[in-house]
Amino acid sequence: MIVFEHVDKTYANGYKALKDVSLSIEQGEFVAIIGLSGAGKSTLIRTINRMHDITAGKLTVDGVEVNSLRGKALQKFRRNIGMIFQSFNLVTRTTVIKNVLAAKVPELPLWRVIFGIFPEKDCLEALEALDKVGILDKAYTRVDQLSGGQQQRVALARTLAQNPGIILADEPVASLDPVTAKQVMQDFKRINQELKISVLINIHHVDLALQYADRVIGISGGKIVYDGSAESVTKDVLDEIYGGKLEEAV
Ligand SMILES: Nc1ncnc2c1ncn2[C@@H]1O[C@H](COP(=O)(O)OP(=O)(O)OP(=O)(O)O)[C@@H](O)[C@H]1O
Repeated sequence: MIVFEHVDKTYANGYKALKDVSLSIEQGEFVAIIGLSGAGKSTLIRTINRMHDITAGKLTVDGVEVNSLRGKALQKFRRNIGMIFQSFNLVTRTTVIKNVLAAKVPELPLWRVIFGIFPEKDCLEALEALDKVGILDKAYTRVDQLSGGQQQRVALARTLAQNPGIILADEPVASLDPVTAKQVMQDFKRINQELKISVLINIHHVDLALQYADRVIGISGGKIVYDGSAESVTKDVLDEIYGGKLEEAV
């Protein structure tokens, strides 16, 4: 369970990106975070794995206060949280399986990493993760020979190989065409439902957010202005989240 209690985030330049954020996310929820560019979506999800430190309030994950974590405890904590980026963050000049196995590196002795000799169990888990996202047949293909959608699935498989309890995804479908974006959203949904992994996605596509997420959190100017079910998102709610600018844009 992720709990924000009156959380603020002020960047070093004095900019207040999160203002008095309070919310809690149960294990296994699928949450879409929507809002204008600069609203604070990335900041919000990046505080959860402590890519950004909060500056006031309290943030706990499964009862652990995130800001109190240091060294090995922080590393271990982060192993439970997968992160997916818009740009996939893969090593494109090597194979899919090697990218997925990268998830296992923190647990391995240095000699295994240097020689690239992975335990059979890790190789099987990496192949299983690829199977879960439907690209097992690409295991030995170089990443730069894959489409954007396939690359995002490799990133998802790498995250799954980490056995996370939570997946944070920062604009995971922003650079994909509409058909591929839907397929990747379906992957997230399936993983969320079958493996009960909590999924938090920052997304600019309101239609996809409403179609795939169970819960929607709307942010405007660093404040939560909507937090409820996807079905209850009305035009008025969207006007509040987007300051009435959504209609102008379509
Ligand atoms: N390192 C930083 N230092 C100062 N200000 C920052 C920093 N990172 C982000 N900000 C500011 O904080 C605000 C929120 O940024 P954030 O990236 O969280 O927004 P976002 O909703 O994810 O936007 P986008 O949809 O464009 O990714 C923005 O005004 C941004 O300029």
